[in-house]
Amino acid sequence: MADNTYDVIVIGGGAVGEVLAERVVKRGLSAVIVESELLGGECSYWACMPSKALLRSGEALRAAKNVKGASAAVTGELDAAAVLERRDSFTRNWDDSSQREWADGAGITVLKGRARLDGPKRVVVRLNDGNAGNGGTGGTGGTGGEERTLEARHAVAACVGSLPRIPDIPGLREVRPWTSRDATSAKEAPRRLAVIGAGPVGSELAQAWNDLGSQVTLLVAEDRMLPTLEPFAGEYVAKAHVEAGIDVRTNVTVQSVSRLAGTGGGEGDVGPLSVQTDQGEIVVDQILAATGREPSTGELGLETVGLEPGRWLDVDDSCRVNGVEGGWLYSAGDTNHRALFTHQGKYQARVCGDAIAARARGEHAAPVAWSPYAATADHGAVPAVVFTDPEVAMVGLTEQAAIDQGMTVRVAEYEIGNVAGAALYVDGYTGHAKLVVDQERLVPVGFTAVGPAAGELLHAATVAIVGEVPLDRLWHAVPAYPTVSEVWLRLLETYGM
Ligand SMILES: Cc1cc2nc3c(=O)[nH]c(=O)nc-3n(C[C@H](O)[C@H](O)[C@H](O)COP(=O)(O)OP(=O)(O)OC[C@H]3O[C@@H](n4cnc5c(N)ncnc54)[C@H](O)[C@@H]3O)c2cc1C
Ligand SMILES: NC(=O)c1ccc[n+]([C@@H]2O[C@H](COP(=O)([O-])OP(=O)(O)OC[C@H]3O[C@@H](n4cnc5c(N)ncnc54)[C@H](O)[C@@H]3O)[C@@H](O)[C@H]2O)c1
Repeated sequence: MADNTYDVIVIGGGAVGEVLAERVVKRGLSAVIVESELLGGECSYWACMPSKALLRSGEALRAAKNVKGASAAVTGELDAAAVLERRDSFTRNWDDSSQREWADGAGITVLKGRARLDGPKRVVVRLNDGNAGNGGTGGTGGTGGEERTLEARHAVAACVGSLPRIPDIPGLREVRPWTSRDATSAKEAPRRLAVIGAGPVGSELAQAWNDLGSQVTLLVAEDRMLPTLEPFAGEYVAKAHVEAGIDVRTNVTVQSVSRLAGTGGGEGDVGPLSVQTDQGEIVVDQILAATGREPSTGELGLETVGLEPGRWLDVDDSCRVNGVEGGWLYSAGDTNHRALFTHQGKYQARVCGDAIAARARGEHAAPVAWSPYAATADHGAVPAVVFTDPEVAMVGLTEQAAIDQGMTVRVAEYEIGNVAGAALYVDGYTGHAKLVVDQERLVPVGFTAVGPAAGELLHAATVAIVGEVPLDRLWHAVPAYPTVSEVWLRLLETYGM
């Protein structure tokens, strides 16, 4: 008879749930992860990893073509089949056995099944068919359809991620559009692809499938791509997308989607899709809804602990869910809607795991800003890279967001191509950087760069913003010559130093 009591029950074994479980086990607690699909979650199998694998080969090809001396050696085209094969190797063909081995080694029990809360500190799991748990420390075997009730001594952490949101456009659901899951796992390129939405998902995947041979139309509701970032970021990416052959349409409303008749070629003959917009009709073979995320808490049993199902979970800075008596429910990662990025969710998981372990020892572990028990960086120092070509890297606040928060700001902007390191890196480097400075404290609060490999400029900016490094000290952080990072010096000079 298995022991069904654990110190910590983690619901959802995505990247975030894994880190949380690992953290509490390292602090001496026992932990079980309940995962209904693949251990490793969205990032490993349908998001970060496959999307970046799809993008990387095209980027490498263009990089070589843009350096005189190397370009002459590049005579072929992108090998789409090899790119897809490489993508499959990163997802291990959607097999999570290595992750389960990792969990075993880390002393984490894994149960494969669907979990729901059933009152305080209690979780009911409907085991998957042929439950492929790791049988770890708690002894987990079990057969499909069977229900098992788990009890937590200290905490339950809901790390159930988020789901793709499909908007209420007439006909869209009926034609079963691609979501990010399909667009990261597809085995061949549709001839014509419409992408709705130009956030990170739409911007990256439009590029990936254009590289792989699809004729892509990107439908942007706003006046620019990447509308929540500094305006120049979306403008640079849109220009590159258009030059690469993508039809980027802005200020467009998608009115309806319907399937046209096939050619009468028998079973399996599906006709193309007609996408009606206020700028005319587009006929495509596939449509991707890259239209944001929604909570995946609808069937989590939140009503049994006094919370409303189907909502993002509201947490304090230690990722403890607000409004739950006894304070035993936590949530890290997409589910708390603080910052929907793998790295930031894993940061929350480290903070949350430490807070749970400290409280299990009887400590108060108050989420005081910048303490080990507070995910303070979520509030104004979240780094992110959009892996388009050119890349967009940003951390902290945009100029507008800083103004909206009541700050008095001054900005400095610089063309990255003017620094020697950038000119050497690629012929005709095109890129732009912007620093946002809080004039009261004279510290940087935001940084955005767009350009080839701009993502590698980001961590310096993150350190400066998290460290609230005053500009007169930042002045002494000398970038090595000739690196692209010299843009830092130029930004400070442009600012007036
Ligand atoms: C196309 C795409 C590209 C992205 N690229 C990047 C990127 O480059 N960098 C980056 O930082 N972020 C990226 N993101 C965002 C990133 O994927 C998410 O922020 C991250 O996956 C969130 O991790 P998580 O563990 O919170 O959730 P998930 O990875 O979604 O994990 C949640 C897990 O919970 C399981 N689950 C749900 N409900 C239950 C239940 N009731 N019982 C048992 N198990 C359950 C699910 O099966 C899932 O495995 C991308 C997102 C998309 C869509
Ligand atoms: N490189 C990365 O770090 C990376 C990559 C991909 C995704 N992500 C994360 O995944 C999450 C989801 O990304 P996303 O791009 O799907 O979401 P998003 O919310 O950033 O962008 C969705 C876009 O779809 C548009 N949209 C929504 N409904 C629409 C409609 N009916 N018609 C036309 N347009 C519509 C919105 O206006 C918005 O611009 C984000 O939070 C992001 O942080 C990160």
